[in-house]
Amino acid sequence: MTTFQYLWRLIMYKPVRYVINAIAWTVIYLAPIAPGLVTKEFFDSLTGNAKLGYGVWGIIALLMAATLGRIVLIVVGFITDVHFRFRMGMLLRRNLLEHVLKQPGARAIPVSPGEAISHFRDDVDQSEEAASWSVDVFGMTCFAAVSSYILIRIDAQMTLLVFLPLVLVISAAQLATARLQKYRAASRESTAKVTGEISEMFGNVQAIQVAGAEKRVIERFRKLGDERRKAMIKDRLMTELLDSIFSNSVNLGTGLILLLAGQKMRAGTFTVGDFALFVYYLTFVTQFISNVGKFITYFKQMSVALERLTFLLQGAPAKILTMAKGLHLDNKSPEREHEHEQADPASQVSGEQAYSPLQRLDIEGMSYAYPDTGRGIADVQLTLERGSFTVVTGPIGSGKTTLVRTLLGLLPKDAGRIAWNGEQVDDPGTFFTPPRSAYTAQVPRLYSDTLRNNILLGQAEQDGSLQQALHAAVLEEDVAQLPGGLDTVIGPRGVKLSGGQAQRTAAARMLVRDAELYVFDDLSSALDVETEQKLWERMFQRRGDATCLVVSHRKAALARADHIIVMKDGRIEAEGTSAELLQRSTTFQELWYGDEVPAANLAVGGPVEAK
Ligand SMILES: Nc1ncnc2c1ncn2[C@@H]1O[C@H](COP(=O)(O)OP(=O)(O)OP(=O)(O)O)[C@@H](O)[C@H]1O
Repeated sequence: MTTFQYLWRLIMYKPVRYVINAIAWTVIYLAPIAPGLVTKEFFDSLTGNAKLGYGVWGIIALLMAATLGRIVLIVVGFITDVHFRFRMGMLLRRNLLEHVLKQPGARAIPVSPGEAISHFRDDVDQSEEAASWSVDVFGMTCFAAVSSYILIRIDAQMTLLVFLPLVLVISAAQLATARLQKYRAASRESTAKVTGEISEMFGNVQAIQVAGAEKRVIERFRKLGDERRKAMIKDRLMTELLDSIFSNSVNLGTGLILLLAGQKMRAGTFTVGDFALFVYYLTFVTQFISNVGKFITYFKQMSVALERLTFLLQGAPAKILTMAKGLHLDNKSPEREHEHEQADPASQVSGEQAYSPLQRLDIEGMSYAYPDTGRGIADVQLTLERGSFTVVTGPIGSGKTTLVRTLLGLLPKDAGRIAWNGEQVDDPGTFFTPPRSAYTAQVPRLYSDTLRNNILLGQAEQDGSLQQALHAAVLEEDVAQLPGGLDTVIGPRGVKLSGGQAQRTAAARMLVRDAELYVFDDLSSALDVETEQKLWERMFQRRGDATCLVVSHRKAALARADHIIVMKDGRIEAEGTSAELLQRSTTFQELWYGDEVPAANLAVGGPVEAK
């Protein structure tokens, strides 16, 4: 999409508002025509050249009326402009956010959250700016046309000298904008880096302190700040340079008019009123010239903004940004429209495919490679029967997390087929949600909010479901010890939870949602053996015939598994029960015996005898 198409599509989102805004601003820009003529009349009346006989007080009254009228028009103009701009910005942010939320969860944005925020804020503002200024250019061009007509009728030669600088300035600006665009891109890029760095620093305070890396981090931050300063200075300097070219060429024009007017007035072909009119209009012509230049600058900057916003779309067409969508600015929000659906769990299924209880889940030839490393998983075959407990294990980096994320649609599979009861799953990302499936990620994400809100995430609490989930996730004792119980605020702005507590909170979040398929990614990595034993025991008591897919290398989980998948280098290397794998898989043996948990702590039988 070209920048012009982008601008056009933004305008066409609310064409009526745009036209109203354009009319309002055209009238505002045309308004000085009248006081100009009145001023000319005033000075001509002083020298006895006046054609109309309003008298001085009549002329003063007209001037005041024109000024008041313009003030009212400007207020109206700002109201229409704000409404138009707001809707454009909202549409861009809305569409961008919708696209990001629809992306596979683990690859939603191609940059750090801080950088993404800078795209949402600055690039959208920049796009608004250019679209909004296009209205001014139209209004000012109308003023230029009408005023030139009036001035040419008075003196064509003088008029040419007023408008000549305009041509020069626009040509100069056109030549300089390529460079300006480059500087603008660099300054935006460096700002995004600084914002990204701030967000990463705030997110990793502990890691920085533990590594004693404060100085080095500050040094890096300073370096990024310096780079940003340099880029911003270049950008600013170029913008100001262009601005000064605009205004100085106009000053030159003013000087020429003064010289010429003096001669003509002596010759008697030019009245004092004509001179006043030329000087009066020149102020607005000055504005016109610099504003046209400004618009050209904004337009170029808009193309940088478009490029950066398109980058956030990760290959999706740029027209997604400007797709006409409702903004729900009235009181009836979409959530309220759907409120009544909350009662029926089947209607909460977000995937479009019909809901049917899981009997069998088949994964065939599933592959995914991370674009930047080329690593990931290849040709994974897996079947989960209803009520089964399957554990995916393997050395570090063997593809366990990638496997579950690709299955759940958090990463977009490159190849393969997923079938729920034999029926192909078209969009795993929307299909594998409660009540079909619930998931606990390896690194839990918690909000700065109460523990209760972190677990429920907006879901209504039903029939003690929260207490049951707390019990199953072995979290009830921790809750009792928190100062405000479930209403304790946790996260960066509240009580800091331990790694194990955070993991169990994430597990409770998953368990509070009834699901057919529970997926745990290395849930027990931060748990002590005793807590983990309890967790699996309770899980087994509670789950009924729910199906579990668990990533783990711990015996407590492996020993309970109906089926174990051993991953190595992104492929399934072996599979079977733990007893079978202990006989024939060296990778499994290494994992099993590498885990130095004393046998006494293992409450389950089975393959433990093999030790
Ligand atoms: N975001 C990413 N971008 C590029 N490569 C990645 C990314 N995440 C993982 N990888 C690579 O993909 C491979 C599989 O990683 P994955 O996280 O699935 O392994 P894992 O078995 O879950 O490891 P762990 O036991 O440490 O959790 C690894 O080689 C890893 O380096």
